[in-house]
Amino acid sequence: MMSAAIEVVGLHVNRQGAEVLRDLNFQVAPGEVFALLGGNGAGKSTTLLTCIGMLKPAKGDVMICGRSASNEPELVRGSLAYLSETASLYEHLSARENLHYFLELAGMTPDPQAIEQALDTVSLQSEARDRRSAGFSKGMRQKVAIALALLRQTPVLLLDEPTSGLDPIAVEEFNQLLTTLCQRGVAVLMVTHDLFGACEVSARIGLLRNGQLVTQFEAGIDDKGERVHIDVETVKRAFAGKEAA
Ligand SMILES: Nc1ncnc2c1ncn2[C@@H]1O[C@H](COP(=O)(O)OP(=O)(O)OP(=O)(O)O)[C@@H](O)[C@H]1O
Repeated sequence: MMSAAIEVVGLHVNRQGAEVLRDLNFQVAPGEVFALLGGNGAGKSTTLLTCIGMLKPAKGDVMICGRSASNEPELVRGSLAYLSETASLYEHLSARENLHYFLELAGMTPDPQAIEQALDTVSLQSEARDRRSAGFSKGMRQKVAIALALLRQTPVLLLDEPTSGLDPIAVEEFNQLLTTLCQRGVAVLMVTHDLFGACEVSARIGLLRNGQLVTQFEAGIDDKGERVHIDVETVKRAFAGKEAA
């Protein structure tokens, strides 16, 4: 693997006195989608919150582009984009204005042409670009948030349940967008309950159970160099704890 953009190393995290993550280890390379699957309470969101420096490890660390999330959270946040389940936008601002504003907040000079290009890449419909974002659907909010990540050129993208509540067309568009991001070398760590979607888009899938990574799956490459998706049934069996069946 190329040198990792995200490295989770011997990570232990406690929440309210309970050990939630135990000795978690995995890496995500530039241009790769790594999906973290697991049941409710397995520790998926805790992993993401630790990656952005919101939770401090009891032991171990997360390195983002070589920097420690626990010791240098501000610097780390500068090199990643984090999309929580619902991307928050300033409701009274339009899509264009939100991008303009967030880029200024990030210390960048907004370039209107680059903003249009990013909105084209994420396929946000033209009529929505100047409309207040208050009425935006989840899919539209996500598009704006991903356009911002494109404009900030962050090497790492963290996604919490990105496809929950999206209609099938929006899911398809989102998956396409992930492919575009990967082609640009972005490392994507995605937490999801969507086992089928994860198999379709991920280079690797990690299965989390009680805060431990119990198994990993890797997409193959066929003799034409095309990706062979991770097998849904295999992941489903492992998810259900029937690996040996
Ligand atoms: N704010 C919190 N304070 C204390 N403990 C928490 C908090 N949020 C989650 N936990 C605990 O941490 C553990 C892992 O929760 P986490 O939200 O990371 O799981 P998850 O895999 O994302 O679950 P889900 O699929 O339900 O979103 C659970 O035992 C949960 O009770």
